[in-house]
Amino acid sequence: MLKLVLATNNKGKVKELAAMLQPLGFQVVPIGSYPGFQEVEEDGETFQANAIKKAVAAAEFTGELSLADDSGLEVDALAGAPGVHSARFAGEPTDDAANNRKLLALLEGVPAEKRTARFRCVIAIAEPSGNNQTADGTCEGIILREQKGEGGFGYDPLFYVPEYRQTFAELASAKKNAISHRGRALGKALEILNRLYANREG
Ligand SMILES: O=c1nc[nH]c2c1ncn2[C@H]1C[C@H](O)[C@@H](COP(=O)(O)OP(=O)(O)OP(=O)(O)O)O1
Ligand SMILES: [Mg+2]
Repeated sequence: MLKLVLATNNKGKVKELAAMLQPLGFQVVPIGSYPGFQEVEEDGETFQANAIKKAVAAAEFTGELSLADDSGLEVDALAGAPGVHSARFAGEPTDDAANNRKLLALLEGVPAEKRTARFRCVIAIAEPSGNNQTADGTCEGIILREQKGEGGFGYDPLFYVPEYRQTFAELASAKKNAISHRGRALGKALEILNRLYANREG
């Protein structure tokens, strides 16, 4: 079995990552099913630093190959904010509704053509030794003036993808996974995983 610990407490991420990894034969186990794991402080200045920190902590704790995702939204009119601070944009603990309200308030009066944004994701794969590798992905979109759609999580109801004329919260989850920052990062991460498992077996 290709066992892989998912070093995230975000249920939306677990759902998406599991939906992409399980059909490929991975047995994914969320870090939440390992009692006693202490959440790491996400104090890195980059998605990459935080992703590595989360993946290494999980791999060292569990003794299993672990995958972490650090991601967020970069809004051009806000000079790239909320960026690495996306989860706690409106304070702690994370509150998706409050984050979306804050984003809309900051963008009030900003015209459509200046509401460009992108989701960014860095996935880190760590071995119990601490060895780690990363892969990244982005997805471009526009921040709407009001929420649309019921699916997904986080900023999805405000993130509109012009090519599909839908927000991430309106897109079917398989479609979101096919074009999202996370789906793209995972595509590259699979190459890393394939090499790691090939080395183990060979
Ligand atoms: O596809 C997405 N659709 C909507 N929103 C998203 C997405 N991807 C990231 N986001 C937002 C959610 C959260 O506000 C932040 C991630 O923060 P981030 O620290 O990476 O995740 P988290 O704290 O929720 O869980 P964890 O660190 O345990 O993986 O960006
Ligand atoms: Mg986090």
